Amino acid sequence: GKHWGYGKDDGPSIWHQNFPVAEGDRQSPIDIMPQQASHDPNLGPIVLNYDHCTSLNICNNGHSVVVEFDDTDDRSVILGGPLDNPYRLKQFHFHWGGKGCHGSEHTVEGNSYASELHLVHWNAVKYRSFGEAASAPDGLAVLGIFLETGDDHRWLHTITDALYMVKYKASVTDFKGFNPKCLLPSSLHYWTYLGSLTTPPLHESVTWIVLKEPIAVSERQASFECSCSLGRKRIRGYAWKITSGPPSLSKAGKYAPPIN
Ligand SMILES: CCN[C@H]1CN(CCOC)S(=O)(=O)c2sc(S(N)(=O)=O)cc21
Ligand SMILES: [Zn+2]
Repeated sequence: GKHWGYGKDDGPSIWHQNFPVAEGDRQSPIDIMPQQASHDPNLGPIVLNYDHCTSLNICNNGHSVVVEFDDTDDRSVILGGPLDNPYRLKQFHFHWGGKGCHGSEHTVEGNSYASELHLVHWNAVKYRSFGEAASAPDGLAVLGIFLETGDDHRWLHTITDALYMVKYKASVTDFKGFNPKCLLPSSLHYWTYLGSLTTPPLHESVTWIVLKEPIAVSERQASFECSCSLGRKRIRGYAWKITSGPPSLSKAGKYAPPIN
């Protein structure tokens, strides 16, 4: 595909030249304003069935480090919340910052986090392939989890260790038996909105589900990841420009507890 990056000459401010959808009306990331999110009582909890998930490998596509999963059946899916059917886990990846290490893409009231983890799922009920789903308006569901610096994250080490193997572009290495459930915070309260991929091709195909509670990683883990971070975040002028108000988020932070 067409070249793009995060530099002065190939960064987010010129992506629209090769990817005109960058000027679309459901572009991500956005600045999340919790007070402006409306609670939607019809939104139930999200459910993550990752118990029989099958991670395959970890690879570095020159923009981020990606852990890929076997998505040939419904072994690992996300369902519930705003989703009409289960979506299959395809890959997860991180967005680390540069030196400043504030690399999250979404922000909350203008504040960014050290990093942001994206678990990418696709609608295999409606679409025959991931590629087809990736450009359909209800094709993808991405679960976003903020990372903040704090205690050492015991499971992140396994990713950090594997990262050594794929530090340079276009390298892939086996990465089996990793269950991303170990990367989840204790609460699954979330915000959700209809948005896009945050990197080219910027398809407006993502139902975003962003968890309110961040997970903690140590300074050392964050600095290691930042030192070999491959991509910086997409700062979009209009993510901040409040025209007709930011895309409405229907916060489901307080969905009704199950009736027992
Ligand atoms: C570096 C390229 N990143 C993208 C590659 N893919 C897009 C199209 O592929 C057929 S993708 O669907 O795997 C995703 S999800 C995603 S984000 N940051 O919004 O979660 C970016 C991309
Ligand atoms: Zn991402």
